[in-house]
Amino acid sequence: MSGKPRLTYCNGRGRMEPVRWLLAAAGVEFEEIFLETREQYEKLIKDGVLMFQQVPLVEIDGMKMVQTRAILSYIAGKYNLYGKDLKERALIDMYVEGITDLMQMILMFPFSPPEAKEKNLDSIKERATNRYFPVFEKVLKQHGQDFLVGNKFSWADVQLIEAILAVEEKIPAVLSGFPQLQECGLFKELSLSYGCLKSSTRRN
Ligand SMILES: N[C@@H](CCC(=O)N[C@@H](CS)C(=O)NCC(=O)O)C(=O)O
Repeated sequence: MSGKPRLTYCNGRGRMEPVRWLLAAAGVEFEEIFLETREQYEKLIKDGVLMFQQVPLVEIDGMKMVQTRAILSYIAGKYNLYGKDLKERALIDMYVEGITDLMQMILMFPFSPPEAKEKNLDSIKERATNRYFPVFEKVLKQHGQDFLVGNKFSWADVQLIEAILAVEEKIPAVLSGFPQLQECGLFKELSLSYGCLKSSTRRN
């Protein structure tokens, strides 16, 4: 093994996408194994690699990690993207969980039956513009800093950018009422990392 983290998932965004984003934001190169057949997945289960018989699987620092949240917390902690103390960490956790709730709607969207697509898209727009984006717009406006927590780039920023781009992809004008989100420094910070992510963000 190369020493790079190895990510095992299907060739789609899904639950692995925030892991790809976070590693890229931390400047960490990684390898990917895409599961293409049922047999590949069943072999992992048979070999006892998947603790709960589920992917994502991330092999990192000698561990075979499952559970997206645990994987992300580990990476955030390891690469200093998880706040300077427990209070900053609590804030990052709250922001991340809120954004994850919004992303859950986006994750499920491709599985909507055709007759429910329009309604589900409206729900994503409604939740993004009335519940989630206003929180981050207000935070950035109130403290006047580039980043959400502690004036330092963190996991919460990475998660927010992923969500903004995912929602914009479906609803291009969604940020029109959110000037802080449009102009914040988060995008500058990620501009380098974003290059490595272009291929993965093109996935569905
Ligand atoms: N709580 C787990 C859920 C993982 C999960 O549902 N993975 C799906 C693929 S996205 C899976 O492996 N499903 C197969 C199964 O549950 O049997 C996490 O966040 O990682």
